[in-house]
Amino acid sequence: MIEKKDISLERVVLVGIINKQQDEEKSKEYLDELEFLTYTAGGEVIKRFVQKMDMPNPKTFIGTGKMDEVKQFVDDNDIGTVIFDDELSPAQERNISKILNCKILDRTNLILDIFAQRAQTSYARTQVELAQCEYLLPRLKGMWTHLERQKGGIGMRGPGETEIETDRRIVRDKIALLKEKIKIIDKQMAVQRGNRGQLVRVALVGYTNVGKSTLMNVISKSEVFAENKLFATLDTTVRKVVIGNLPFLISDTVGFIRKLPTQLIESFKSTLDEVREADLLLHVVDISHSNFEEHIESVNKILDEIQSKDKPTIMVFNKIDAYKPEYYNPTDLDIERTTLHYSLDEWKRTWMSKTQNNALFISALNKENLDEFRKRVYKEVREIHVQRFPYNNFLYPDVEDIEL
Ligand SMILES: Nc1nc2c(ncn2[C@@H]2O[C@H](COP(=O)(O)OP(=O)(O)OP(=O)(O)O)[C@@H](O)[C@H]2O)c(=O)[nH]1
Ligand SMILES: [Mg+2]
Repeated sequence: MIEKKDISLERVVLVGIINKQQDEEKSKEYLDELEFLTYTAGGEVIKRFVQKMDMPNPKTFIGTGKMDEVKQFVDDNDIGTVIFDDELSPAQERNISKILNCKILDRTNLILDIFAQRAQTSYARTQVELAQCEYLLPRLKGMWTHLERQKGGIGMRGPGETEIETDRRIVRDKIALLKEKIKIIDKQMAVQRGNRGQLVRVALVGYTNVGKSTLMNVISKSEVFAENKLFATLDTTVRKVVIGNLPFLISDTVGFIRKLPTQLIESFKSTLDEVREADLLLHVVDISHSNFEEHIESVNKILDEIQSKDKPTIMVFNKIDAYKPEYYNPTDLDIERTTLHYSLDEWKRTWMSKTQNNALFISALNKENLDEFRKRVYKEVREIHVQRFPYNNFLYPDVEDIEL
């Protein structure tokens, strides 16, 4: 009999915690993001469970009572997958699987799965596979307990069942092989990058879904895939752009996220080389997202990890068309005015002073302020170019004199 594949959305429950580092508000925001990740992976969130606790339970992440509640809900509502908003230790994952008897995923696993679904080129696939193997290795024990459930769906695009069924040695060999493969591609990529000559290189970086590819498309007239899901882009696209006679290269690459699995940062090393070797970074931010300042911090942290924190950077605040401050009533004494109530102008002033005027405010979608954006990029690129080729600076006029 041919097994019929269920194509409807997988029914999912999310589990998160509230503690000193993440209050109720933060925890909600994190679970919103986890829900968006789940949706991107093809799941539908039926319910969220949250527990207040200072430290996650080392055995089961949440406490026993809460776990009973989750179990009851899972059994009563035909839930296929429970996703935890943090990385579970191998032991936690095993214990929880035993109790809940359904598929258990953590944030890392979910992100890896989305990457696996979305990897288009063999290069991206190889990198994702390496990250999956690294994640899998310490968790091989216990994989047997629910093998019969591993029939595809979220979190199951692993390196293949044959590998899961065999022992660690084979996974280790596979890791070595994938690393070898990546090394060969790395060399080819380095040669390619070398062939691009001395053109100034600009890289778009930023949190996932902020509009990097959309911006890339409007300024380079290319057609990079962009959509309202997370991690639409996994590979790097490089385009030559000319502003006022001055040619330079611009690259669009994978977006970042809070707690990006370290396995991914490591295995995406060569994709991220594009950022590492850039002369100028355009750090794109979605100003319409209530958590955008934390997104900036997450991105800066990853930039630091890939030794790119100190590069010349322009902050590009995108989606100004969608920015809406929360309503503030000055006569309501119970509500304190916070940054959530800031007008766009207040944000502009704040970030202009924070970055010594290294900030731009645009809408890539509505093409607002793009001339200002082009001029600003021209100016920065010209400066780098002139430093590199002092003898032909006369070729490129001052920004006031260029035609856009
Ligand atoms: N309202 C509004 N939406 C925008 C703007 N720019 C991009 N978007 C939307 O934001 C979503 C994400 O855009 P992408 O360009 O795919 O974002 P990205 O940063 O490349 O995302 P990843 O590749 O997934 O990391 C899409 O639905 C875009 O249409 C903007 O200026 N305003
Ligand atoms: Mg993109």
